[in-house]
Amino acid sequence: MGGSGTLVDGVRRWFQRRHLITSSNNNTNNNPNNQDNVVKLNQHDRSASSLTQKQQQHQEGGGDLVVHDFDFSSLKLIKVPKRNYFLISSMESQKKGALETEFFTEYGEASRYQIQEVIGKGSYGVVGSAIDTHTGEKVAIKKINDVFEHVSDATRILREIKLLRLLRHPDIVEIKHIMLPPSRREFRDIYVVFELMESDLHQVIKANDDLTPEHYQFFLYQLLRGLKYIHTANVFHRDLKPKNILANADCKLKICDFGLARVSFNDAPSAIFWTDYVATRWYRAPELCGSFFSKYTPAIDIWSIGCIFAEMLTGKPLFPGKNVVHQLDLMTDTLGTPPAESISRIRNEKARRYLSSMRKKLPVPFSQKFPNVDPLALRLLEHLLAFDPKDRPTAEEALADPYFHGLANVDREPSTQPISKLEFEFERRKLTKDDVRELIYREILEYHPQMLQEYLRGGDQTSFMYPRPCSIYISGLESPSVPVQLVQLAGPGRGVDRFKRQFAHLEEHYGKGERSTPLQRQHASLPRERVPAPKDENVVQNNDFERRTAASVATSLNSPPSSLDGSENTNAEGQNGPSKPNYSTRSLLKSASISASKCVVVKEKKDSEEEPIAEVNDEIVDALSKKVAALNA
Ligand SMILES: Nc1ncnc2c1ncn2[C@@H]1O[C@H](COP(=O)(O)OP(=O)(O)OP(=O)(O)O)[C@@H](O)[C@H]1O
Repeated sequence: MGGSGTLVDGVRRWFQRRHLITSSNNNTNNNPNNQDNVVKLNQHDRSASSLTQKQQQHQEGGGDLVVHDFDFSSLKLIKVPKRNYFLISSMESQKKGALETEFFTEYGEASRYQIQEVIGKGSYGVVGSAIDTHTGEKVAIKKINDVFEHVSDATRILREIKLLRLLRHPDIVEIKHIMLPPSRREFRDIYVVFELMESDLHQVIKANDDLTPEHYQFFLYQLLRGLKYIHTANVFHRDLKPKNILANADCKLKICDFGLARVSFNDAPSAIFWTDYVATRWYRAPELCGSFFSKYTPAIDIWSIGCIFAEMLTGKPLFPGKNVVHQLDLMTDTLGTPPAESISRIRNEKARRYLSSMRKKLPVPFSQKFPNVDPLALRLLEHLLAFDPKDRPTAEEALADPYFHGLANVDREPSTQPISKLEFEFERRKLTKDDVRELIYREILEYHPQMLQEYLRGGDQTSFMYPRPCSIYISGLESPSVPVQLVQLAGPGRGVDRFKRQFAHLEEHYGKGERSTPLQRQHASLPRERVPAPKDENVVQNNDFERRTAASVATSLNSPPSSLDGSENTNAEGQNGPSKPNYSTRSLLKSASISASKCVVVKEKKDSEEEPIAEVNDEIVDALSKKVAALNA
């Protein structure tokens, strides 16, 4: 680990050598996140509380790994469009007057944050920006509503907060804090405080049509560096896509949304590991489009990175498939049909037959598909997008590619140790609501060291409150200031309600005049064999989804051979589809079913890429296959 001067200067020299400074006017970096490029990584003890302790130790001469991250201030700033949520301009807020409300609440720390505006909305709740009045830092607070409504959702949240505590790296979004809930046994909402990022890569790609080769390179570098760290922890992200990469104007990227991530333990049955896979289709590796293997490798994430990189280069998604069959068509249109040797390695017989029966297609030269792009970038892209997962490089290998010559430096590309099985022991058992609540509570205590000590000593902490009045500024509320005494006298319950109301208010006004669709969660449920779907869980929606899936498959199967999805007769490249789609399409769709028919719910549809996998249950496929047989008779 060299001194910061050496590395930073080295990078700066490298940037200068490559004539990276495109505009001196644009070099001012106002992003507070970029002020401290020193990243401390504690590779041994991942507890949030002890991380701080270790960092202090480091300052006192302790021996932690210190990574001097890039000074990328010389890279041209990118446009990060303001997200069109419920924005409160400072003028507006001045006009209305900020509302100061006293807090006496179990979410006592809420007083620490001045909420500013809604910056995002996911299936689990609203994300607001806020100022941490203790540090002056800007943060993002994600409010997750009704965490325990479905055990599967709660488990996803548990997984995400646990992984984000364990994976500490400059290219992975950081959880700074999780507010202590009012009651260990009864809490329903949680508030997770993240470092604030300005936008995401999806927005960045849409808003910037003047990205330079240096941007492409630096973006890909950060993604691979983050992925190297994730993979060495034995974690597969499984849902990498531009929307899950947060971005700042200064070109800093951070991987987020670990809700679908899994830790891979060698002894875990991979079938269970994959039963709930509902990741976004456009970035899904070919082997996941047809259940090619029974065991998958981190190469699935490498594929997604390849797709994201290609999207940066062209501004458009590379493989915007409408269903898994169309997805495979688009891949083979560009990459050519895989060689016999790769097909022969596929374990799933139906997938093998489908690919062998495909009309042979030649690969489109990348230099033609991506004109005017650095040939080294294209060479690496081709590797990332190798059809056969064994031909894709690991993240570490990709970082060593000549494309990153002069930029890559292993000292800045840390690995980590595999995550302990104990941390994810919960994945192996059937959890009740109370189990997950307790586990999430335990996880939250990682951010409350004193409470954690108490908890570990066995003290019964069923209910907490902060017996000190505290204040919070709420922009945009129209009611006059609430008298201080009133809230204090009203007691903790009222305080909680107040903080909830702030978010409710933001939610209510979110997207005024834009989107009024209510939130719908995308259930990434645990495998059915371990956690049965709750009796009443979204039965109607699931049935509806299955009906629609069946209808869409039926259309596909009844369509002329050139149309697999029933909506287009030609594919993206204007070529004809495979010549023998009927039995093989059915088989492939059947084999692509990853038995999530009970847990997949259609989410609010923004882009077609958001649709979950078109899982088809066996009865539907069998019924359809009879129909096809009758048609062909
Ligand atoms: N730390 C952050 N800084 C800035 N914006 C953020 C941050 N975290 C999340 N967001 C934004 O908030 C939105 C929702 O966040 P997120 O994807 O984490 O929610 P989710 O409920 O898990 O969503 P999904 O339904 O996609 O799984 C996203 O648009 C994201 O860009």
